[in-house]
Amino acid sequence: MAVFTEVSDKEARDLLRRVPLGNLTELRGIQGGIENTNYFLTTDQGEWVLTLFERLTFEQLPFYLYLMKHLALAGIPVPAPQADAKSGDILHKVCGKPAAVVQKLRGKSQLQPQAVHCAAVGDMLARMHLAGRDYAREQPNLRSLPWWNETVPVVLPYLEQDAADLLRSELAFQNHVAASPSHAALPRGPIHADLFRDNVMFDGEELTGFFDFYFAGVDTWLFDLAVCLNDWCIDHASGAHDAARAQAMLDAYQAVRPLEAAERELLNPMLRAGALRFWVSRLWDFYLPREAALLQPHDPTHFERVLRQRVAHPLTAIERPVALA
Ligand SMILES: Nc1ncnc2c1ncn2[C@@H]1O[C@H](COP(=O)(O)OP(=O)(O)O)[C@@H](O)[C@H]1O
Ligand SMILES: N[C@@H](CCOP(=O)(O)O)C(=O)O
Repeated sequence: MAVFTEVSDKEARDLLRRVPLGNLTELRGIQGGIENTNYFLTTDQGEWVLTLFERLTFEQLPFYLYLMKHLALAGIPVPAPQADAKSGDILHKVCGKPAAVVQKLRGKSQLQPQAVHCAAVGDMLARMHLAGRDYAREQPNLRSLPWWNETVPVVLPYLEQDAADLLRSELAFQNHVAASPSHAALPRGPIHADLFRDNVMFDGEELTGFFDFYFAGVDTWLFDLAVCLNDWCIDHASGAHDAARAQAMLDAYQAVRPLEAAERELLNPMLRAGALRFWVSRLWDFYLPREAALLQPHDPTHFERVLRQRVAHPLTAIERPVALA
């Protein structure tokens, strides 16, 4: 359970005086998640999620919270942040930390997705990308190439030789890709950047919401799609891609927004970039952990396996423009 900061009932009641969502009936720390402190906050009027941000600052947070509000207003199922009744602010302070209260989504995470779930994610991801086009705030993806370049040297000393070699060579490859004209041509906008199985809710086959936008940033849409393919459309034990699920996600995405030529060209390098990004962050969390009540760092070797699979088995069969085939 990732509760880095303990919130008392009194602190929750103080918050509910500013953000009037009813009288507190229960405050429960949430199991799962590794970045922030999360509580289910139940009142006599409904259920909410209270998040205290452990890494993100008061300056960075408006980008994420207003993006969620923007997407929710555009009809994308994203939990809307709730406002202070007096000031209208959606960014609050709890226990001295930046905090937000958002709607609790119905349903649960689909941890063993079938093609139908992957298609629903692909469809909604493309809609979300299009809905983000007129979002005015700017913030880069803080876990992109500059962060990999900074963090890889920090984690390299902990690795065995063959893993260290792979990490170094993949980083060099990604620097090369990022400098290419094709990369410069990729369409960009606000992306979720961490849309794993545990950050989407389903009620049966109905997608009820995307949440946990706190790695979002302006980056290439293709990177967002690659992150999803690497999590939703693989066999988790081996890291190998699952052709049927990948095709379902790509088809559904392209039915809303067909990939451009540069995106089809860079799909495989971007799948590798998506694997590298999470390998590096998991290594960082694993070897340089923060204090938490009961923190379970994710397994870094999973993304080492995914990366090896991506390097060895490019997705040539689904690089074609599926919607035009
Ligand atoms: N808006 C929400 N609606 C319902 N459940 C949520 C919501 N936000 C978070 N949760 C629950 O809290 C858990 C941890 O949240 P998450 O945002 O993934 O944490 P972290 O930011 O630490 O990774 C999720 O797996 C989910 O069960
Ligand atoms: N999804 C990332 C880590 C971020 O955790 P989340 O609970 O916010 O998704 C990973 O799997 O490494």
